[in-house]
Amino acid sequence: MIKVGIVGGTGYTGVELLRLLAVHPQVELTAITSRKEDGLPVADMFPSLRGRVNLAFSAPDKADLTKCDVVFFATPHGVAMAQAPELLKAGVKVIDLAADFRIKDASVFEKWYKIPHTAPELLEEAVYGLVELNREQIKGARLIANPGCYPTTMQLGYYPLLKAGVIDAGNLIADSKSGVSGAGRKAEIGTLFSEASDNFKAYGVAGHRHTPETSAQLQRYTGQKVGLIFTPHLVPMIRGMFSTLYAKLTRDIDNAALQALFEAEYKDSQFVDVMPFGSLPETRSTRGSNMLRIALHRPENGDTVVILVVQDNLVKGASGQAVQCMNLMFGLPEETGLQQIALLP
Ligand SMILES: NC(=O)C1=CN([C@@H]2O[C@H](COP(=O)(O)OP(=O)(O)OC[C@H]3O[C@@H](n4cnc5c(N)ncnc54)[C@H](OP(=O)(O)O)[C@@H]3O)[C@@H](O)[C@H]2O)C=CC1
Ligand SMILES: CC(=O)N[C@@H](CCC(=O)OP(=O)(O)O)C(=O)O
Repeated sequence: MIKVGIVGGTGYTGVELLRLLAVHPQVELTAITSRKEDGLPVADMFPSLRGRVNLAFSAPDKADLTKCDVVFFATPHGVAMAQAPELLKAGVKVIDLAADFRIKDASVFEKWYKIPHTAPELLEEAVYGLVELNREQIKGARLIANPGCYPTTMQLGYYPLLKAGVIDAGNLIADSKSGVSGAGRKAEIGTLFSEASDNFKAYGVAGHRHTPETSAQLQRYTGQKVGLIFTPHLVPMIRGMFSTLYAKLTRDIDNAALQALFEAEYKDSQFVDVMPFGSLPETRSTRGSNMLRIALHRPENGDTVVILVVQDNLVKGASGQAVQCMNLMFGLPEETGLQQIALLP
């Protein structure tokens, strides 16, 4: 059994990890931290876990995380970088759901996240945890930088077209929407019911930190200089993410050939569903599941391709993706514990 620790067990990605790992056949939950809820049984805070998780939260300084085989950090940016060096030294693998190790250049990280990077020596070793594009490296990793939720949709949506060299890499436009759980469980005015419900707004239009993460990764995989305009929106639902991606075709290619690029790329990736050309995916077809669905469109058969991508931000966009990485790091089938079908209605 893999002994698992979770730092940040009271947040949305933390409780999502608990939901997935409580029924994972190869996992023994060993430590779950909270600064505020030290000693509180986990199931008292989350009754959905009654009878499944018998641990209590412990304060981060009291939890002996070195007895774990792997520790997930479901914490704000900056927490994992402070603790990862010691854990790695003790032989514990680390999966960070925040952005501490996603951007290879510490100065770029510091510019966007506005905190100093305290473990830049680990940036080169850290493996970006987007399984579908990085599977082999993840298998041998000690330290995983789990991708951001929006970047997961943008990278998986654009990659097959960039790899084939059929779109203008310098002019990508991504119009994305996230459910409110994407902002986390902490109290903030913008996510109050009376602010976020019956309302719809863009944010981060002048620049969002997921733009450099996405561009850098796509450049890394394809060697092409990527120019990306990304506009996120907050949509009044709890879970779910919808990215509408636009790209200009630079070659004469028919729709069947476009579709074939995606089908070939993801044929061995069971958590990416390439829907029939022209399909209209809905976020609820992924709710609670680790599935990401993609559908291609070509308005009036012109030179613009539109890629629709949906996922659950808390599952494939965060905790499910992290468990997918853990499975590979411990030699398990990628899908172990991740077979949930989306909840309808
Ligand atoms: N929500 C989403 O859809 C996604 C989130 N992410 C990333 O995952 C991470 C977690 O997000 P989310 O679960 O939404 O966040 P939440 O705000 O819901 O939870 C944060 C958790 O971290 C704990 N925490 C906060 N500060 C510290 C600290 N200094 N030391 C130790 N623990 C701390 C909190 O618990 P306590 O205060 O009790 O200690 C809480 O359990 C973030 O980095 C986020 O960017 C990535 C992709 C998608
Ligand atoms: C709706 C909402 O607010 N979403 C968050 C992104 C989600 C996320 O957690 O991404 P990181 O791990 O990179 O922080 C935001 O735009 O800041």
